[in-house]
Amino acid sequence: MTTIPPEKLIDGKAFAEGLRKQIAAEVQVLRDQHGIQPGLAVVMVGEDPASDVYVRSKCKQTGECGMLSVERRLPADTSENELLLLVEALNKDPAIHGILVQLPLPRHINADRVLNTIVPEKDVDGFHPVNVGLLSTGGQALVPCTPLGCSLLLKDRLGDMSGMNAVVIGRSNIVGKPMAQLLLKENCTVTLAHSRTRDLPAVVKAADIVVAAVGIPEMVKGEWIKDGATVIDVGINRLPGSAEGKSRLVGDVETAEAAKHAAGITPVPGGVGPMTIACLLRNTLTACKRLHGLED
Ligand SMILES: Nc1nc(=O)c2c([nH]1)NC[C@@H]1CN(c3ccc(C(=O)N[C@@H](CCC(=O)O)C(=O)O)cc3)C=[N+]21
Repeated sequence: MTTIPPEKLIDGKAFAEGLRKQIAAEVQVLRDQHGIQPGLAVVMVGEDPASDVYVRSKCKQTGECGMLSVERRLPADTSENELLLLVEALNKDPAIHGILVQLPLPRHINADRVLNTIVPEKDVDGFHPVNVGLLSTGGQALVPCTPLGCSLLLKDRLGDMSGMNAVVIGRSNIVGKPMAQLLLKENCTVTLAHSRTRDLPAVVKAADIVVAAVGIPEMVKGEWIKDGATVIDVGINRLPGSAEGKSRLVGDVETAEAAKHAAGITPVPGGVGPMTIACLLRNTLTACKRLHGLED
């Protein structure tokens, strides 16, 4: 646990809880008025202890929201073809409205080919090129869960973001690029920084909004943060802890130091992580409504 003064804490865990309650209420309405139950399928290939925790918590929360949760675990030596056949079966399955294939996949499987096989309407991760394109042109996309969660936290905290300087650090397809698109949609002036950016401290110092998604523990220094800025820390880095072997989680930002300058900042854990899962449920609900021709 880090030391963020309560008035500066952007509590993703609490916000996600509220979001899940709202989703559960909407799921109830769908069931009562239309006899529809949203269904999410999570596909996991091979064993990975960290992914394991994540998948279990996803499945639990899906059930708690009143959705159908289907978990498909395949052995690590599953062929690409077998996985593609499973995805195609889920594409056709009327009880399934969202399909998530857990990343990373084993090296012998072409992840792009698998993700491109998911029908865009069920692509609750928002990774399919059709959804990527729709997001950038302003259409009805399914938006990647982590950036969507960050955007909801920012809107809740800041309201209108028009004209604000936002810097996103990290240019991944999963977080950085879609995050930049969402901030642009909110009328921010967006800088997408990365490992080749010159004088990152100066770029960050000019920003009203900082979203850190680099995957390097505490890479963003507290003293870089402009006074009054809002900081969203996407990093979830597991560090080997003390001699007792207890690991600890840290973000991509030096949280305690940054909190001295920031007006608001997310903690790790309890910040963006829980929002990612809540947004996955939200995307599943959205996909279900659209597949049934109901209004969003
Ligand atoms: N297709 C795909 N989509 C994903 O969205 C995806 C994925 N693959 N592969 C793995 C990563 C990782 N990820 C996390 C989400 C939430 C927490 C989370 O809720 N973390 C808690 C802490 C949990 C703990 O204590 O370990 C928190 O930040 O408070 C963690 C990790 C989604 N991923």
